[in-house]
Amino acid sequence: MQNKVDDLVKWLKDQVSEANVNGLVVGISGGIDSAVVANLIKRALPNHSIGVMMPCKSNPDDLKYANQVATAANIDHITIDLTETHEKLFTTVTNVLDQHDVHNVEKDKLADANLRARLRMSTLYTVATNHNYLVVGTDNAAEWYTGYFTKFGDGGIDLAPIINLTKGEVREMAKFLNVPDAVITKQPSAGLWEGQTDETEMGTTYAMIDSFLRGETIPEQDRQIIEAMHQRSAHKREGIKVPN
Ligand SMILES: Nc1ncnc2c1ncn2[C@@H]1O[C@H](COP(=O)(O)OP(=O)(O)OC[C@H]2O[C@@H]([n+]3cccc(C(=O)O)c3)[C@H](O)[C@@H]2O)[C@@H](O)[C@H]1O
Ligand SMILES: Nc1ncnc2c1ncn2[C@@H]1O[C@H](COP(=O)(O)OP(=O)(O)OP(=O)(O)O)[C@@H](O)[C@H]1O
Ligand SMILES: [Mg+2]
Repeated sequence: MQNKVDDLVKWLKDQVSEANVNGLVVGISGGIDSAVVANLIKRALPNHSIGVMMPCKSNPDDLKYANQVATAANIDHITIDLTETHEKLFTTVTNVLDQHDVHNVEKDKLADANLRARLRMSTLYTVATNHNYLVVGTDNAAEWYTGYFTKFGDGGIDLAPIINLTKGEVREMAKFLNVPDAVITKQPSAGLWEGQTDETEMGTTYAMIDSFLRGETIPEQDRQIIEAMHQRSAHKREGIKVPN
């Protein structure tokens, strides 16, 4: 594990040198993926790394866990509350859609959720521009394969250091990096609506996705869910489509 961590830390340092920037920024949610990335960027650039907590109508426990993560990693951190900004923008858009009688309320929950992720992305780039830093993402191999992220939201990043790690490998790395136990053991959640958990929304488990990614045989129903998510999200991995 020490070697894996050292390799990723070196990779991050190399990216900073090649891009000719001053440092790295990550959003710290209180979840395990961002906890690992916060530790990696702190090791790579001890004096030029920053974590940003961005509550947005979030469960207060998230911020509590995020602070535990930042303290354990000894990384500089700031909190920027996006609740009012989100409320203002979302109601402005939906009010105008209402006025034009083109508002599909069935899509509100997903649109509201994805706006939270995109406001976080905009916030991280505002900090990154201010410091001449790169924005570091937290997508792991399971999320990347299934497309379980918001396009240009948490998927809107410059570097993706843990993209080749399964969720199980992220958990092992978190233990090695002394991420607080409570963060390692709690249910993964995008925190985009009350009570959301990744596994309930996806209809399969990270253990299943990890197993599938290792080439193992998994139950047919899980395989179909994973393949369907992969196909539906191909556009997120391929980049912007352009004419020939
Ligand atoms: N074929 C195509 N070619 C090019 N673009 C295409 C497209 N199909 C849709 N699109 C575009 O993509 C959009 C849909 O993609 P997107 O906006 O990402 O939205 P979508 O994939 O529908 O939703 C994001 C999912 O990721 C989950 N999530 C989000 C953020 C964080 C986490 C987490 O684990 O923390 C999880 C969230 O709960 C939700 O299930 C469409 O609105 C459209 O603009
Ligand atoms: N409240 C938040 N404050 C700061 N960043 C956030 C917040 N919510 C989400 N993010 C950012 O979006 C990323 C994607 O969220 P995701 O839930 O996949 O990861 P996680 O919360 O770190 O881990 P877990 O899968 O255990 O929930 C986070 O890693 C983090 O960088
Ligand atoms: Mg989370």
